Amino acid sequence: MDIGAVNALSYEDFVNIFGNVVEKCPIITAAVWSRRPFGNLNALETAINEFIDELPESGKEGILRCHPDLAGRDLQSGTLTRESREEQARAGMDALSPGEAARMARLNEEYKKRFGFPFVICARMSDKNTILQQLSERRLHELPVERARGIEEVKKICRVRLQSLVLSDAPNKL
Ligand SMILES: NC(=O)NC1=NC(=O)NC1=O
Repeated sequence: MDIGAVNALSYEDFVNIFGNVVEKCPIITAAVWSRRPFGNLNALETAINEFIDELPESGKEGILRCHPDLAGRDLQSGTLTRESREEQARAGMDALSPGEAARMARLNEEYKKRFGFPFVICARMSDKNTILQQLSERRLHELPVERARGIEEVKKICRVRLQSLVLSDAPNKL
């Protein structure tokens, strides 16, 4: 789909297609629809990032809380969204050794207990070892630093999801 087709979508189709570019936060997609037409993919991504940046800290923490744990309950029970399932599988989260899985679960719980939101990383730009190393390191950060870091990762996940939906090299036909 090129950016011209994106701009021509009805509100319903726009949210149906792009509603999960930020995990389980269709409100963001619903909000940025008003900013069409988008000159290119980057403009759509920028509109989403600006909406996120304008949120109060509580809103940013809410976005982080909408993310499933890596290798967590949702993965085990098969209740991940399609996007998360694919991302987590590609990062090897569904193929951890018992020891790795136990370490992941322990560190995820420790992280969530400290910050009140889950550890979020763009799995598509990472791998099993990096994820474990980042989780181990980032859990020691201060809250403001980690909240900002998590939102950076949310934006990366959004970019990857957008790129799989919109042809970024097709110029707008406006
Ligand atoms: N807690 C997470 O980081 N979750 C995820 N990162 C991804 O890239 N996909 C997810 O589901």
